[in-house]
This record gives sequence, C-alpha cells and structure tokens, in this order.
Amino acid sequence: MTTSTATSSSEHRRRWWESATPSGSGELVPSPAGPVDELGTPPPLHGAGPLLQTLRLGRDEGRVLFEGTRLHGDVFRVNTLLEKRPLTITSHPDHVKSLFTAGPALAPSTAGQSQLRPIVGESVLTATGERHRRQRKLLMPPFHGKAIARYREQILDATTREIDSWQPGSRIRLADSAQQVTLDVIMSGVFGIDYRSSESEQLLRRRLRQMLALSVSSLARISELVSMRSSEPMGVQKWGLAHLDRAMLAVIAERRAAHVPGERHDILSLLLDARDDEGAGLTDGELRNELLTLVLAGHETTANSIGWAFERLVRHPESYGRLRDAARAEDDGGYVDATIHEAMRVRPVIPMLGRRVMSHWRFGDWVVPERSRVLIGVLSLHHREDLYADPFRFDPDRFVGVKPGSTTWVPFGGGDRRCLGATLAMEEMRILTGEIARRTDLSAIDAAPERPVHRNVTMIPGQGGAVEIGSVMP
Ligand code: HEM
Repeated sequence: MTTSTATSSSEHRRRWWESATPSGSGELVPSPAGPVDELGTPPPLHGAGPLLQTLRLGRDEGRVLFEGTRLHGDVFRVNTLLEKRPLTITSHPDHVKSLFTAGPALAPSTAGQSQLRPIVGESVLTATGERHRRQRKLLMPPFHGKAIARYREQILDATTREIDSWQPGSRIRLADSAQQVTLDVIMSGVFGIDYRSSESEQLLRRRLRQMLALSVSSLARISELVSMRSSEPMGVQKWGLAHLDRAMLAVIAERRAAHVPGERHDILSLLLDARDDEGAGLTDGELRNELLTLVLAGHETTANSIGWAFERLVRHPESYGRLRDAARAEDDGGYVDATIHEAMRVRPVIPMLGRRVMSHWRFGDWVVPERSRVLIGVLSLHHREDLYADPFRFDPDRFVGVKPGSTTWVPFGGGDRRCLGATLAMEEMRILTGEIARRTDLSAIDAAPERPVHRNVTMIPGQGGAVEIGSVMP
C-alpha cells in the first residue's frame, strides 16, 4: 500500500465541509509514479454498481474523494458508465507531478470529452495534440502578466460599480454579484465592449447575458443531459447558440473590417493579429470558438471562487478581521493573496482534473493499464495532513509569505493544460476580495457552512456565498 491519507472514521461520519481535524502534519512519504510494463490495479472504491458510482461521481465528487482516500489511501478506482475501463483516482503529489510533466503524448488531458464541447466546438479547451499546442500558443500573449496589467482599471471600475449598488441591511449572493463584475471584465477585456460600443456590440452583450442565464436554467440542464454524448448542441442549447452566433459573427466581421494592428488591446483585437508558425491567423469560426470558451471558462469559475472565499471568511471572524485590517492598510502584507490561496485550497471550484495515461502507469504500489482515465482529486490532495497541518481548518496564515506548490496546490490545474486565465483570474480575485474587504462589513446569514453543490465539472457554494451587508463605505 502507498502512503495512506486516511483520516479517522469518526471525523468522516461528519460531512466533509463541516469537518475540523486535530492538528498534525506528518512528513510526505514519496510515492513512485510514471510509465511501466507490468500491471497491478488499484482497489475499487466499494461494491456499488457502475450506475450508482457514475451518479455519485457526478453529484457528490467530494464524498467520493474523501471516502475513497479514507478507505484506500492515495489511489483507488471507480467503475462508471463513462468508460469501459475503471477510472483511477489519485491524490498524491508525486503522481500529480508525473501526470503534469509527462506531456500530451503520454498523459493527454481528457478535456476533448468536455461537456462544453457541443457549445464551444474545437477550441484551446477542447482540442488535443498539435491543434491544442497551436491554439494555446496563439492565445497566450493576451494572458501574460504584462497584458493583464491593462485590465486592472477595468476590473476596479466594474468592482466599484457593483459595490456602489449594495444597500446596507440587504442580503446578497456574493457569487452572483462577483459574476456581474467578471462578465463586465470579459465584455471589456475580451471583446472590448462597453457602454460606448456600437449597436451590434450591444446586441452581442445582451445575447451573451441571455445565453448565460439560460445555461443555468433547468430546461438547459435537461438539454445538456440530452446532448451529453453528442458533439453537437441540441434542444434549447442549439436555439440559444444560433442567436448568439449571429451576434458574435457580426461583431467579428465588423472588427475585422475596421482593424488597425496595435490600435486596440482587447483580446479579440489581439487575436486578429495572432499568427501561427506558418503565418496563418484565426478564421472567424475559430475566433468564435475561442472567445466563447474564454467567456464560459472564465466568468463563473472566478465568481464562485469569490463566493467560496467569503463563505469561509464570514464564518471565520478572526481571519476576516485580519483581512479587513490588511485591505484598509497601505500595505496588505500579502494577506489578500494568502486568503485567496487558502480559499482555493479548501474549496477548489474544479475539484477533479482528468488525464488519460497512454502507457501502463505506476501510482505507488499500483499500476493501471494503458489508455485508462485518471482523475486527480484536487480536493483530497488539498486536504492531506502531510501537506497541510490541520487541513480542514481555514487558515490564510499558512500562505502568508509562502508560494503555493505546483503539485500540492492545483486549483488551476497544471502542465501544458494549466488554466490559461489564471493570471487574469488572480487579478480579478485580488481586486474583488481587497475592495469588498476594504469597503464593506459582511456577516453570515446562517452559521452553518454552505453545502457544496456540483454543477457540471464545478463545485459551487450551495447558497452562492450568501451574506448580509452591514455597512458600505465609499
Ligand atoms: C478562479 C477562476 C478559475 C479557475 C479555478 C480555473 C480553473 C481551471 C482549470 C482547473 C483548468 C483545467 C486545467 C488542467 O486540466 O490542468 C482550466 C483551464 C482553462 N481555463 Fe481556467 N480557471 C479560472 C479562470 C479562468 C479565466 C478567467 C479564463 C479566461 C478568461 C480561463 C480560461 C481557461 C482556459 C482557456 C482553459 C483551457 C486551457 C488549456 O486546455 O490549455 N480560466 N481552468
């Protein structure tokens, strides 16, 4: 057996999001990982049939991850209807490293099977192999740190507008409020659209908002289920997308016609200038797919991370008090970043990452067959006692002056598929968290922690990070 991450069973009888474990950080025991020849498959989670295991994995990933590591340690397998071979789940940083560093030929991402594929088509998120490499290279420049600095003012403007609208004494869902900001940032940063824009650009803004509202409706959830195994959109999704596509292609055509290289700095304009190694640019269809990917991958993840951060903060008055003091001081001493890192550790919005091993692969004492799908349990990795003392405790101090490790803190994934928008997301979260803490006093509506809810591949706060607004300062 490899290193066990097992925790006491009494603690596990509680719900994991309400857990608090005693302190204690052991030494991390190394665990060999990588391609090998012979087999020795990991233990199954338990005896439940594939239908039940598929449903549990889709609805309650957190429970599967904590139950699996409690029963079996670092590595276990689940039989699902999604794959012919069992899925292997690992939570050991050495295994994570082997998958992140192996490269796309040996351990490609399974994002090609993403539920976003019917909507975004082939894009940097869903492409694999050479095509993914090309798209990623074209898209990188607008997401570099220097480029992100340009969006700072837009993020601050949108944040200020949102907080100005908050009324003392009212109750809000912070994830929804943050989404207004992240959507505005996407509109101005990605498309260069603001209130001064042309009629066709305003139409695109309305259509995007409509489609995003539709994408969380129950009708859309049903249509998502119907199109799960299809690479084409179906039902209400197809109808909504046809409307959006017309608006989006009209804006792309308008911009192409008026384009002067270097004049504008939004991502659409930068992408119009992008060229691959052969000197080819992106077609209108490719631009549409990439822009829609950025909208869908970028706004809800960031907004829900803010929702989770304040869901934790309002239930941890000491840390919240320190954050407010830090945000109101001239120099925050790194506490805002530390708070974001800690919130993303205890509540990663994407709790599992998918890879496929193209060779027999060793994970500690176990070897899984080639072409198996492997899931990295981000949530269970982030709660290892040998990596984080008292892992269920929310404690931003653990990250003050400490850079999170690339294989021990992975809310943005890693390797050649690491989140393209991570720098932008961090900047958005830094400004939102700092400004909310500086200007407002919030409190929890309910003392009980919010239950995690699983939607598609994300894990979001059940009440959206619900808070009561005490005061709002200018
Ligand atoms: C807190 C916010 C965010 C979180 C937690 C997050 C998380 C992730 C994760 C876990 C992945 C998959 C990584 C892997 O498989 O190794 C990913 C991929 C991606 N994300 Fe994000 N993301 C966030 C914000 C954003 C933003 C703001 C954008 C862009 C506007 C963005 C664009 C993308 C893209 C394009 C990919 C695909 C990258 C590729 O496959 O090469 N994300 N993100």
